Amino acid sequence: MISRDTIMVYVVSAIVFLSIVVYLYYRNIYSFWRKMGVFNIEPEFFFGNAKDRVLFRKSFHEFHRDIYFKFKGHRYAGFYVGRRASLVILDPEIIKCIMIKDFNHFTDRQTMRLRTSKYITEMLINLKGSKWKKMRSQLTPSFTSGKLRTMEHLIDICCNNMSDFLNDNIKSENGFKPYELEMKDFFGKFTLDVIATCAFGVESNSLTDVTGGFASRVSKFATLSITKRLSLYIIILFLPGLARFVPLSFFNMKVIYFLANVIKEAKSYRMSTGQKRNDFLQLLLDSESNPDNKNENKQNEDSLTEPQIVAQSVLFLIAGFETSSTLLTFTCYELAINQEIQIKLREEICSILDRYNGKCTYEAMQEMTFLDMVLGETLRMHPPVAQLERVCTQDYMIPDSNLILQKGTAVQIPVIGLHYDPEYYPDPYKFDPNRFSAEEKASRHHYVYLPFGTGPRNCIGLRFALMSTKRGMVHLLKNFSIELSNRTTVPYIYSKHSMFLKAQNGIWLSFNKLNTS
Ligand code: HEM
Repeated sequence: MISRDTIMVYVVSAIVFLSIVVYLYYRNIYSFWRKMGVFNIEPEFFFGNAKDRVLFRKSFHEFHRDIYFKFKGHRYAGFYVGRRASLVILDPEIIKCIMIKDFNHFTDRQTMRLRTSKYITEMLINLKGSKWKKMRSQLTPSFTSGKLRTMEHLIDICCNNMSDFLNDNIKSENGFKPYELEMKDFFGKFTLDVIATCAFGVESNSLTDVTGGFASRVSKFATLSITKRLSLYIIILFLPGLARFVPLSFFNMKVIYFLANVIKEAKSYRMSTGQKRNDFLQLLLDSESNPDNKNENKQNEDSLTEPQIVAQSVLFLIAGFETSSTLLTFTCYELAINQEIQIKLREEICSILDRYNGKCTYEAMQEMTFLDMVLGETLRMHPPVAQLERVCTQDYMIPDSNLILQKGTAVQIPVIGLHYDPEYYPDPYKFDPNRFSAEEKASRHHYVYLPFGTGPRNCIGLRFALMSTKRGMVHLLKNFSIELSNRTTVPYIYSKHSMFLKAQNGIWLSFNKLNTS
């Protein structure tokens, strides 16, 4: 019979032994960049360099901006998130090589190999190598200016609904009264309507729909229970190897299956009635229309399967919803603070619309160069995506250095840091659309402005996002003035709990009817 004391000795020895093993393991991992001769900040046990973020002490955006300035002065620097090592690239010339010139060494992003549905794994954003290349070239024709122009009228319906909603709420017995609302919620609904109509063929009016329709079901696509959230967090940070065995997803799968059904129903309706619609869904369905494609295994080389179509439509919602509504939110925020810029922008919009008989045609929109500048500056100061990622897919020597990156190493492009670097943007906290005049843009390094990423794997929805945002802004500015309200916090406080760019207490602004007499 083993005595209690002996058991205690075994247990304590085992704990000490395990602690030493874990300690040596982490010490070895955290010596990676030092051994490579790469500058890095001393990592902390378990957390690497990400303690402030993991413990929610800083927002995602502030965290990445601060890291950039700790590395400033180096062309690249080593970084650890938990156990994962990545190289942060600061030199715009190296960024250009990685994202464009030597893109064939960096075709992929780092994705978790979670055990999840095809609707997630088949999304363009998650594909790698030749599978990504094929899907990207199949989808690219849907995003040409010509194809997008056919969707303008669908977006205008959403813009009119938005104006009607504001008009109804601004009206009062004695004329008009300012209407105060939270921008992220407001523009989230508008953006959802735009994506619903263009990617799912669903005409929704989320601003007036309070009955639990499409919008309210779908807006919960990223809502996860605390247990699921925590499990994902632990796996990502400490046990990434476990990911492929655990049936977990970053998304609320109930919403994803609901969306898959919406698409299946729209498809069968269109097939039974022969009805076609000018939207993304039609473009995707057309590439499936060969009858041979019904059998997934016999499909034509260039056609899409049903899970692939669902995956891309859902991806357009996931990739477009948060980003586009954030851009609209912060554009209005900056215009409310900078009234003189708002007035100048409205003058541009109204004078151009006058020449086009009040019609928001494609050509009219092309002429609104100051609007482009305002959106450009908003995306500089408030980029929805704070950093870009690539994985080295073939060993690569960093230009003008002796550093060889091995296959599998992650690289990060610090978008938010570059956007706030006074070397490229003097007085970076000042909202100044003139930075985006043709001359200013030409005088700056091209790769220090990356709100949509760059190179062959940049944002495929860039044109669509700008087209819908610009049309939304034109409808708003020609009818309403945008003002700060009692509830606006300037400067806003970044939310520490969101992965996305969010203000802690929301962005509250007031809309008022313009005096057009
Ligand atoms: C203001 C709005 C938007 C911003 C700021 C934005 C930004 C970005 C960024 C930074 C990336 C990564 C690019 C890179 O790694 O180089 C990206 C990728 C992507 N975006 Fe957007 N996006 C926006 C709207 C949209 C919309 C409306 C859609 C769809 C209709 C969309 C679809 C995608 C897709 C599918 C990818 C992955 C591309 C690939 O892996 O090949 N985005 N976006």
